[in-house]
Amino acid sequence: MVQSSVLGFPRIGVLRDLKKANEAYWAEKISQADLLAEGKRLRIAHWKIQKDAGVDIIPSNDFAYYDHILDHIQLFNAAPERYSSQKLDPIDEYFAMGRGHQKGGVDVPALEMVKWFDSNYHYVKPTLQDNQTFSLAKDPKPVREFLEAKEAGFLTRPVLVGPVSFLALAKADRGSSVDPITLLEKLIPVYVELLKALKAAGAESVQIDEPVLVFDLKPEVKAAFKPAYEAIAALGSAAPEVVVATYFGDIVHNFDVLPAFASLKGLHVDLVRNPEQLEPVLKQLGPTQILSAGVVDGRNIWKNDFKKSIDLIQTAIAALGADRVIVATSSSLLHTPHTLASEKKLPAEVYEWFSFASEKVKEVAIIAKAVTNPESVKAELEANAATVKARSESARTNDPKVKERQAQVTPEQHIRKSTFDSRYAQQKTHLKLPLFPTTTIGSFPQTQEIRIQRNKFTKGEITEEQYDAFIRKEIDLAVQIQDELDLDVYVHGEPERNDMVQYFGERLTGYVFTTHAWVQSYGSRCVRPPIIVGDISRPLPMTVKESKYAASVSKKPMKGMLTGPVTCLRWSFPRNDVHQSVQCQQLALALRDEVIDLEKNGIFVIQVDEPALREGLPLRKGAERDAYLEWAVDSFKLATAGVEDSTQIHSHFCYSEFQDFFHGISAENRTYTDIIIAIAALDADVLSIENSKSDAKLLKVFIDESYPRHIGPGVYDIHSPRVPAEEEFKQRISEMLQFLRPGQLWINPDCGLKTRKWDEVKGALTHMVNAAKFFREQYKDQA
Ligand code: MET
Ligand SMILES: [Zn+2]
Repeated sequence: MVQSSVLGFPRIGVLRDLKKANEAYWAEKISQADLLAEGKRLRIAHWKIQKDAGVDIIPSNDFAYYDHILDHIQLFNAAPERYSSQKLDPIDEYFAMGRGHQKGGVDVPALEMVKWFDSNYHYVKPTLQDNQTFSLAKDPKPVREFLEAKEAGFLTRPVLVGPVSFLALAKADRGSSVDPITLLEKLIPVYVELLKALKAAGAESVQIDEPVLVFDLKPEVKAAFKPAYEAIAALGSAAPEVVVATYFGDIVHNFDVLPAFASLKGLHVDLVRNPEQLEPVLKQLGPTQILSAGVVDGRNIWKNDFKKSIDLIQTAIAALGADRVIVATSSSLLHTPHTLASEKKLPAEVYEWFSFASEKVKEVAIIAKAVTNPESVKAELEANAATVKARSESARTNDPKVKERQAQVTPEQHIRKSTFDSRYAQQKTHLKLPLFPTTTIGSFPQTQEIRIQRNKFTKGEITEEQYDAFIRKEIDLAVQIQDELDLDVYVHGEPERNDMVQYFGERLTGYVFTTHAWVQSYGSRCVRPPIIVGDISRPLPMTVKESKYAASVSKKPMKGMLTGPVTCLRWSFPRNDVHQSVQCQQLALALRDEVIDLEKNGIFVIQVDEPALREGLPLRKGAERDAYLEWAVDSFKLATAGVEDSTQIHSHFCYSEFQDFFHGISAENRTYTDIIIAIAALDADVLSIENSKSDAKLLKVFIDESYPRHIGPGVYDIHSPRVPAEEEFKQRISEMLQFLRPGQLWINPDCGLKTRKWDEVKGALTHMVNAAKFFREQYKDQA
């Protein structure tokens, strides 16, 4: 019989319950026991949803309070000494690594957090030492949660991140130079001990994720699979059966690694992203190995096309037999919202097109039944075929006017009037900027009061005039605080924006919105991506009102703030019926009109944020990556190149997009050179990039690529409540000056400040501005 399986379930709960619990715990409003009880309640609820849906193989240890890689750091006792020496309670040490800790005389910044493959989820990067040791934590979490499930009546399959991926995704700590993969030998015994403990607890099988198999790996990493998995296989029946899971790409180029898994139970591959890998993968499996076929998309919200999935599963069954095939989600469902059932406001037509995590788990179960006994799910199959057909024929998806405008786009529309040097000369006179100009990235704290007023406005409890007046008051406050801080380029603070993508989506055609479809982005931070269902256009200006008002009350240049086309695309759930480049160009045209309107209304510094540009980069070098970079860069240029030379275009990138710490990836495949070349090609006058947790020497790539324009590498970690001292800012700036020219350096935080509190922001920015002034004085001859 064909079984069904889920690789992981979202953790946050129906109403972002986990976010609320975490934040209440951090604010000391609930006890540790309360937090742990809430975690348990969520885990049990999620197992039950899957069991009720008829899923055969249900995961455990997919839950994490903050991040699952961070869980593994603690599981292997691999916390850097600056955390472990604080003697914090384990859960507090855990959160200290995730978000920094500044309390009770302890002051440690967070570990670095970076994007998980090409997704908008962020993991905490294992940060390892030259003399790193590993051991199994007391009361290991995978065992504890397996037993918890068992006690509640669920026999689960624990999920572990594999040893090779753990190390390949790690980096050496500042001051260490170890290549993490060389630590494998020390790590293997910990997995051996853990697997034995899981077996002893009653686990029959485990899922070991080795997602790095979708990359082009450097030889040392490839070679690591053999010793790692031979040690695991040698455990025989002392360990649970092992299924190695890969996702977000194909693994065909790494087939030479597969012999390392020969004695394991089987392999999971992503057939949503790469259905064409099915045939070659089938040929690679050993005579008794199983295939876990990922046919239900863990990364998007579209209803599964059962017919397509069933065809793939039938092909696998024909080759292996029904007992050796498992119907699975393509990846963990972490990247999808909890349940469609919460959506009461979607148009009925499109509601039918979607499937969130709680519906996807039913889909895997239905597909498994469909290949075993189609009669038993006849009604479901018919209904599915009808919706798939209805969506493809819906008028909602197609706007001929948008298509017409796209057909008329010219190459000239992508190019600014003059080169950077001559533009900059005009901007300098126009904007009167000092050396080391200080600015922020756009948002200021989204206070409780802002949320309350927005809510009231959405519910119709206050009028538009009242809401606008409130927003103007918030802008006044932001301007006044920037006056006090003495920043050089102001922002209006984005109080009117619920979210940097949703806000724009709500002002464009082609989008629909959910009310509860939250997805975890990092830690307790969740996003609610809007959904692109049809062709996109801009009926009216989107940001002019607020920016114009802000400029009118400000004595310094006011930066207009837009979310770039690639980010609007990537942080929405995109259509799966039209190529992403087409959707992106539609967004670019809408933003182009907005940029020009801002300029017409007296905004002469315009920042177009593209934090998702790096995340969207196809994971392997080659034609797909080149094509992506071309259309992504073109979209940005199409959006921004319509302005005068004297208008300064900024762009912003966060989450360490530039520097590729992936020690596991072969040098030729490192992404930073590609991305730097692409960033240079954007032709933005000023870039701000997240950098506060990275080693400044990585900025050397800008020298290597002789980057001519201006850059503000972030000096303030906005993910952490910590307020860095002035000395710390000076230290960062002087490190940067080893790699960047004083005349090209801007001083700014890593990213927007919406998640911070005002007192933190004021404290940190005061120190930041003072540090900038210190260097301005030192370098005054070069002004
Ligand atoms: C994730 S990038 C965020 C940029 C945006 N302008 C902000 O300041 O919030
Ligand atoms: Zn950012």
